[in-house]
Amino acid sequence: MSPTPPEPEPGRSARPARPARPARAAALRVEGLHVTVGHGRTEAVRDVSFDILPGEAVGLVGESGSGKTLTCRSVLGLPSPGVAVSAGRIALGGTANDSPGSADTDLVALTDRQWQQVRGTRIGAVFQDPGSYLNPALTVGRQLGEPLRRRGLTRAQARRRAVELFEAVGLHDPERVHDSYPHELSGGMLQRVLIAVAISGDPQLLVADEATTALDTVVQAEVLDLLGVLRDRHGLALLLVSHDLAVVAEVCDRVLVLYAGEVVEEGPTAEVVAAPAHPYTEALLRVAALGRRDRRELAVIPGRPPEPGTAGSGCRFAPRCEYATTACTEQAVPLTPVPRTGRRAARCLRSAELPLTGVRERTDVTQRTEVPV
Ligand SMILES: Nc1ncnc2c1ncn2[C@@H]1O[C@H](COP(=O)(O)OP(=O)(O)OP(=O)(O)O)[C@@H](O)[C@H]1O
Repeated sequence: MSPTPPEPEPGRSARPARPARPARAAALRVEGLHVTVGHGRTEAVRDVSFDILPGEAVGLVGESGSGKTLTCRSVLGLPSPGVAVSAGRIALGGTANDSPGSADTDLVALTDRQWQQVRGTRIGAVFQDPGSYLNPALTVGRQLGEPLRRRGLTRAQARRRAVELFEAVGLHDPERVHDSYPHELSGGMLQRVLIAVAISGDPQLLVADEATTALDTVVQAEVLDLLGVLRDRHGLALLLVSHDLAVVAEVCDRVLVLYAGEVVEEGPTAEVVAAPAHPYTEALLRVAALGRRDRRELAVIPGRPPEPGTAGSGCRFAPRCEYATTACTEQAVPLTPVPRTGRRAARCLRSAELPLTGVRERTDVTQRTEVPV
């Protein structure tokens, strides 16, 4: 976390008031990440920092275009053409050796070849639209078995391990699933297959980018439960990206709310959802499927976020903010600790005085069902 400390009072020391870093080694540490698009011409992600501890789930939430995918693809070393990390550091905790992705390695500096070693072993990933990541001409068991065989397992061992993994992600009749082609499985089953592939290298970090967005609400709830179970059972660190705060609230211990490429609020999810400190978070809560459906006031937040490079000098949300004053548009607003909270920060001049509304009840409109794992 990197909230900008407030100005010290006259006569007091300038000790930064940033929230303390957790004592345990982070599974992932992102520090001061800046990402440019258009071959370096435009900054689309600015100064994003966060840690994820082993066994912890952190959510990145924001509307389309807020910078979630640029951030998570940077963590995965998968930038699109013309996109680059222009500043910052990304490090994985855990192993203290000089292998790619060890605690001391800045992942930003890795070569493509080194990234290939890190992805699949240290970091697993699942995305939206699982069908497009699987070869329609091969059984899903073979597609999971091939990376296992590359790691030295015999054909029989790879089959046994694949069946175990399919069982671990809650697929019924895993032997039959093993011998099925992608078109023979439902969207939810395919997403479980991809989760099995993602965890097959025993990674410390699982990145899920809109992994449940294409699924119907019941299956979405089941897959979210599965991610939570994997985190709890295997101590996986989870980075969950979603446009829907309800999805993040289901699984994540902490949340970062992104707007126009900047973190505008961060903190423990339950606290942020119950009492948002930024008007954008409040607006996201109104459109999320959180709480009772009849409390949803808006289908979308009015207005549009600025395109990268077009925001004015003040708060980037000010043009859409019902609480904005002239002061909000005059100067950049730093991310500052939220008073009387432990690990929360917000980028709003007025957060201490605004009567922002949160969602206190955890009434779940996605009809959670137990996952058979
Ligand atoms: N390859 C690219 N070239 C130019 N601009 C890009 C590129 N990728 C992303 N952008 C711009 O950067 C901003 C952030 O994009 P990003 O994909 O990270 O948003 P997002 O929050 O993940 O949204 P979505 O949910 O729609 O994927 C957007 O304005 C987008 O148009």
